[in-house]
Amino acid sequence: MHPTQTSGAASRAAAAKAIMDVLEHGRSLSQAIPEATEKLSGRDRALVQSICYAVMRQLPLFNFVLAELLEKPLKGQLKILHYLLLVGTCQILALSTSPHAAVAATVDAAMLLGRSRQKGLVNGVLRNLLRQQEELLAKAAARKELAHAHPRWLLERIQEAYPQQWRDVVAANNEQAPMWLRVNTAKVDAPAYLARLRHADIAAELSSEVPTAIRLAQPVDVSQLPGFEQGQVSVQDVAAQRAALLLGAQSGDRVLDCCAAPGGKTAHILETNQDLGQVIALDSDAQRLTRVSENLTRLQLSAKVLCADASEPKTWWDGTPFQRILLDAPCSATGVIRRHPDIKWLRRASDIDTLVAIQADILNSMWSVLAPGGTLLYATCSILPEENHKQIKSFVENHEDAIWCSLTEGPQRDLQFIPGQAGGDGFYYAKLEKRK
Ligand SMILES: C[S@@+](CC[C@H](N)C(=O)[O-])C[C@H]1O[C@@H](n2cnc3c(N)ncnc32)[C@H](O)[C@@H]1O
Repeated sequence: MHPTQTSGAASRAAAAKAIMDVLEHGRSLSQAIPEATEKLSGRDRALVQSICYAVMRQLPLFNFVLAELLEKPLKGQLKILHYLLLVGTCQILALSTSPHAAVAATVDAAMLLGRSRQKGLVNGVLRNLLRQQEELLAKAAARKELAHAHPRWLLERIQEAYPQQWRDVVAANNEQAPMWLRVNTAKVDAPAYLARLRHADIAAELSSEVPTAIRLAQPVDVSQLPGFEQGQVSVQDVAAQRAALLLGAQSGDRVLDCCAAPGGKTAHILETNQDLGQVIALDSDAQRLTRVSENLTRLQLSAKVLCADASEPKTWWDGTPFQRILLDAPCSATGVIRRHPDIKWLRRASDIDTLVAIQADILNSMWSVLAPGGTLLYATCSILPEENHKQIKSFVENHEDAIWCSLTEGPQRDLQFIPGQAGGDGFYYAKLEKRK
């Protein structure tokens, strides 16, 4: 095999393995891709990434096409070939890979996956796809559920929650999210940083709603961002950048970010006010917490980083109440599907009730460590009312000392953003104050 062909084949084989890892073993793409691409170059890794994400975005369509082309499903030892054919199909239908390269590299990948004897099968299926592409796509177009590309349970929940907007939500979920930056306004203001980006030939624009946010026209590697290593800027979606602003921590406040990892919002809280009292970044996941420390170091910020279970304050709380608490709760992440399309296939309908119970548990515990007169900001990157509005409504109904503060000018007190709104992720915010 020619060397470039070998690297092309290796990236297709790695993509097939990563996709299988997600769909068979329930692992996320962000876990599966680094493992599958360990031995690949940066360029090949980027190719694997784009193939895997595109497969997750349009999985039902690609599965439909393959079912039409295969005489019988590939099972058992041959299952990996199904994932490899998804890789080939995705390159032909969704990516701008040349048909010749897509077929040749995918066929060679079969050999790398120990399936040399099925090279003919892979070649035949992909060549038939090239020949019958228009016909197959026309057949698929008649089946609306393929275009939605969501599991039925999730589609139904989105339709129920957003009877007017569900099409927009689904369409936004199937798009690629833009890259947003958060300017560290303790070091540089956003218009000045925008000028630096333009000087570096990076096209970008300021958010019209969030003063720290800049949207890039195209994603770039962070190493290309001026001042990144010096902590002038971080990567963070615009909707997530509202958290620190809505929390509104004041000088001297003792602040707890109780689900902090990887630390984007802790860092933003520290950037907005350099005069806070103690700031604690707590998370139950020790591995994710290392990212908090790394981020704070790069940004030259400091907080007490604590590995503990937020729902068990007796194991870590020193008894001094907090004036501000950010609870960025573990959730279904249904607001960030455009960034993590594997979520659609990893989540189960039954996960939602479990998450709602976990959120309620943490919320109750956080209330017990909040100072009278203090503020708790509840946030999720979910778009499901059970985790958001209904969760807070039930909490307020059961806590007489909770005041549900308004974050809007309208009748609704909480903020629910849908994916794509103002260019941001789907996000939820509710602000609660504890009566004195
Ligand atoms: C949505 S993420 C937080 C993202 C983070 N706030 C940021 O902006 O970078 C939710 C976090 O909650 C943590 N978590 C889940 N259950 C927890 C618990 N019982 N106590 C503390 N942290 C928990 C998870 O490990 C995860 O890091």
